Amino acid sequence: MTKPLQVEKLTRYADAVRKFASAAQNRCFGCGAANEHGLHLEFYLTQELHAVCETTVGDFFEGPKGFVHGGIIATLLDETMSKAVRAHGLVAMTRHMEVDYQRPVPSSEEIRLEGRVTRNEGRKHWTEALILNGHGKVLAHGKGLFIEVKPAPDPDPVKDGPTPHG
Ligand SMILES: CCCCCCCCCCCCCCCC(=O)SCCNC(=O)CCNC(=O)[C@H](O)C(C)(C)COP(=O)(O)OP(=O)(O)OC[C@H]1O[C@@H](n2cnc3c(N)ncnc32)[C@H](O)[C@@H]1OP(=O)(O)O
Repeated sequence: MTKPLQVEKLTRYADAVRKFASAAQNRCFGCGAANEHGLHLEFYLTQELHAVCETTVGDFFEGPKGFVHGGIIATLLDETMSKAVRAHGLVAMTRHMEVDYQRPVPSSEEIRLEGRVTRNEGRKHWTEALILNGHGKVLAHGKGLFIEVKPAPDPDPVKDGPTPHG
């Protein structure tokens, strides 16, 4: 996937996208509201079940001065691909992923994450994700293989949300 998804800025697409559900006690480093040290990514789903997030990563997560650390870039892509998988009602974990670091990702500037499932075969689900800057330029591209797993029984699925992860 080298071309960004054809979705306008979320603020102009309020009716076309819905927010991704997340349990209040979710401690995921990427998307958990209950993790004070996390990235607090908030995802939306398009009608095509693509995952989209607009966010700004603070300088706390820098590698090179002014730019996001490469490990955090991989985290952003992984999180985006996992949300695209979840959007299809699947509970799956990352088995394999690769990252193409095309341009440095600036910290303290708005970026956009986009992810989607590209192929399915039994328990295996292939995905890809992009990080784009405010001008729509692709900065990083990830590909992933997610494998469906059976999650631990949820003590209260209504109260605790869709999965232990969110
Ligand atoms: C039980 C645990 C409960 C956990 C309850 C948590 C639930 C809530 C989940 C929410 C998740 C959010 C996700 C965020 C994203 C992360 O950050 S997830 C964290 C990072 N990922 C991990 O820690 C995963 C660690 N890996 C594992 O636990 C195991 O490898 C997995 C993923 C469960 C898969 O294990 P497995 O079921 O033994 O799978 P395995 O049979 O080896 O492979 C399955 C198939 O894939 C193929 N395959 C494997 N590798 C490759 C490859 N590189 N290329 C092509 N094919 C491959 C195999 O050949 C096999 O094919 P088939 O023979 O079925 O045709």
